[in-house]
Amino acid sequence: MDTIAIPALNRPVDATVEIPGSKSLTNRALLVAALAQGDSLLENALFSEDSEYFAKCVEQLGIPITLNPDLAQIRVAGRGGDIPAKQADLFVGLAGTAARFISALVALGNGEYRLDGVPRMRERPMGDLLTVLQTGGATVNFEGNSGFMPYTVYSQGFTGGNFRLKANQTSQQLSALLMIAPYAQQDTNIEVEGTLVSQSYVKMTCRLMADFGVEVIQIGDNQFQIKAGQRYQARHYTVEPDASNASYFFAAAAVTGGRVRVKHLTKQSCQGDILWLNVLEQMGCQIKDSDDYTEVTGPKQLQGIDIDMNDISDLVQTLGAIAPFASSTITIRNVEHIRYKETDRIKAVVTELRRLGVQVEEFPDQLKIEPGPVTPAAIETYHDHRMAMAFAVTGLKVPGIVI
Ligand SMILES: O=C(O)C1=C[C@@H](OP(=O)(O)O)[C@@H](O)[C@H](O)C1
Ligand SMILES: C=C(OP(=O)(O)O)C(=O)O
Repeated sequence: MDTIAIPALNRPVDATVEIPGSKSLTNRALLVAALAQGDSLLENALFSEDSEYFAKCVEQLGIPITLNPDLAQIRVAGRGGDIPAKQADLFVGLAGTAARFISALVALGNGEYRLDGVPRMRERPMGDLLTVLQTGGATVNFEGNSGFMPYTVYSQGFTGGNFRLKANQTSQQLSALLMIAPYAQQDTNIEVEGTLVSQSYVKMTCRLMADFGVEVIQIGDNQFQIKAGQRYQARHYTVEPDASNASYFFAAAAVTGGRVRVKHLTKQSCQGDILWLNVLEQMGCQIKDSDDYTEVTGPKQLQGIDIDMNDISDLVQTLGAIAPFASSTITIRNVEHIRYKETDRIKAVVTELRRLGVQVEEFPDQLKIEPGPVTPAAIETYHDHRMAMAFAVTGLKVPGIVI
């Protein structure tokens, strides 16, 4: 097993950093650029496992992609809605967005497409999306449990029409459907049944679709209409720095009473996770922003907070990792859906904080963390990048933490 010992900082952090592009925007832009007619250039694109699997899948579907990691650029030669490959065996690793978005993309094709991921991906929910795709003309053959990877999608175009979709475990299935809907044979109307989690990501989807020339009509919180026949326009698109990734750097300023400036990320970001700045402000940090950077300065003493993180749930681990240093209880509410991500993130945060000697209470959809002394330990990541990044911040404050 690889381990990384985190060197504690014995002084406040003082740094200006540049953060790679947003994963969520990179993968959305890859999908819509693949459907546009002609060449798109994505700048400040993210190069990571999730986006590389995504790009590889798109390429296997017959849509040429040129990766230039040195310049953080991806060129996509979109095929105007055509999926040239009639057969493909696609692997998405543990990338939820790739799993959901590529499953929807192949429904526009004409052929048979097998999709699979790592063992944990085989446990993550896919069924509600596949039910809609089946109603819209696809046949899906599950190799194991119904509603889970691996499966083969036999498609002959997507009919569009009226659908109901559950989105209480993930919003990504809704985002996936929204993005393919303009290429359906008829108009699409999607009604979300019950709760819609991670709403900020659906807003991001609609915003990115608009940036590429397609309109989504939203009625209330839960109904979405997309007219058939709209077409994405190929373009140059600059991906914003990843706000979720920036959270670790801002958290470093918060816990060490230091200062971190993130270049090119502003409060105007279309990423919901930019609201991390509000969380830190409520905990006593000072925020300075301009039209080209955001800067966080940590206080002498962080304060506790009671917060609903449904919409910004990728930040639960960041908040969990700095919670022991607050002056009073940290309560994180309404995040049952993080049990379906790279790992069960409620359980993982609770287990690792307890390993550090921190008192935590676990509930089905929330956690309550009591600040107190931290005993160094080796942190288990459960193959979840956010466990590693978040607890590395704890390690800046407490000598002896190993990831
Ligand atoms: O659409 C997206 O890009 C994402 C949506 C969220 O997932 P859920 O909708 O599953 O909560 C988020 O956690 C994930 O990192 C990225
Ligand atoms: C949940 C995440 O990713 P995904 O769902 O795309 O695997 C994440 O990056 O925190």
